[in-house]
Amino acid sequence: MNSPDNQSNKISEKDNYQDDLEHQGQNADENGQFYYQEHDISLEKYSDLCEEEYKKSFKNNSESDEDYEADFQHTTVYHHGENNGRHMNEYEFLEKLGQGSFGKVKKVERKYLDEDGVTVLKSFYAAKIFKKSQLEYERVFGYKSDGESFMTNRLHLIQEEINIYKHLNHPNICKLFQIIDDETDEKLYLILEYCDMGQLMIWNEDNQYYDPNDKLDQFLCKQYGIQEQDQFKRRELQANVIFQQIAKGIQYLHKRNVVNRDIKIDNILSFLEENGDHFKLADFSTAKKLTHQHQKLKDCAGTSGFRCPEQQFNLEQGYDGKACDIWSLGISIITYVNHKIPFWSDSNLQTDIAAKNNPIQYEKHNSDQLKDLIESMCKKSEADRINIDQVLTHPFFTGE
Ligand SMILES: Nc1ncnc2c1ncn2[C@@H]1O[C@H](COP(=O)(O)OP(=O)(O)OP(=O)(O)O)[C@@H](O)[C@H]1O
Repeated sequence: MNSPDNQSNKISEKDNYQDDLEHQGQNADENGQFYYQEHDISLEKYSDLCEEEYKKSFKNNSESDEDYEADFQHTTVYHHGENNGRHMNEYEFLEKLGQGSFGKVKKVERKYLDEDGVTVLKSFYAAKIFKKSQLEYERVFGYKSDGESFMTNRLHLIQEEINIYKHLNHPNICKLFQIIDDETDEKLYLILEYCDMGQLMIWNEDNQYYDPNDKLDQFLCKQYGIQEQDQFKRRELQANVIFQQIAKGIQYLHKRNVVNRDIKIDNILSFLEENGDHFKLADFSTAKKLTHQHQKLKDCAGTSGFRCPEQQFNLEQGYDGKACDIWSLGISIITYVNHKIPFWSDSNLQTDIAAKNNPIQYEKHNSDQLKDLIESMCKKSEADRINIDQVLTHPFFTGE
């Protein structure tokens, strides 16, 4: 997401205008002139296309369910003109939520018919949209489980990501509900759980700090009864709530031998609802399913500032993906509390070198419990780091 070494997440008017054109079903003819491609299809028709399968995915929502699989639609994608033309099947495209390196994310409203066949129900989702031709064109290295590299294209890697992501089903993981891939449509759509409060904190390019998300912080204090007046202690109490939830999501992944490899502040999204959990890990573009418990990974992944030293400097021998998630979670926690990344330099390389060689600099207000947690998660040697179960039973979280 809009992390320090990723693209800016700012959305220009122009972007939104171009997005609108794209979603109005406009295509360019050989003279570069736009023409409309409208389809007169009723709401019933769209709902019928996937209602049954879609509902299955909603029912299949429990944490213990091992068999979850997001709905895969190969059916025809219909762009249609109703309401300014921003519809695709039963979805209406609303505002742009963000821009990733390979695709954009838009809020969508899904309208569908209830079981009575009359009542129209509505709900919001986030749609991640990829341009297939562009991704197919981009040549990249893929890595087999033994570390051997092979030439492939970006689309293939995204399909691998989807193969892992579509089975993940946990309250602290932003859920993938549906994949829409029509051979005749130039785009691939991932329909995700919509996290209405967005990112945990917002990266400030000017001062290179993270700005707090004030609305979220107020909600947190109210919802979890945090009344601490001292702002530094309050921040740690908030971190306790957020990262306990995120650690549970990671525990779920690690139990299934899935590693994320890009855990950072920007990839934690929030969800303001009265009941249930409020924090979710998003973005599985670098996730890997390990073939066995101790498999070593050999490709470079992650974001400078949050990634562990071996993810950058020990690729030949390979690294432990679970231990690298623990490091990045530790860095995310201390970054949340102090608003700044502990290892930070002018270039990605210098930042990675600092992570390898330097101790973490704490602020004087950081508690001993917090420092102890971070030190045990961010040991320079991966073998010395605590695992995710030990993170969750650390006194910082249990309060013992
Ligand atoms: N499910 C969601 N609900 C609400 N907002 C979202 C959701 N998913 C993504 N976003 C917003 O869209 C932005 C871009 O997300 P995306 O995952 O594409 O970016 P990214 O992490 O930079 O991708 P990549 O790492 O592949 O470049 C995020 O920063 C976030 O603000």
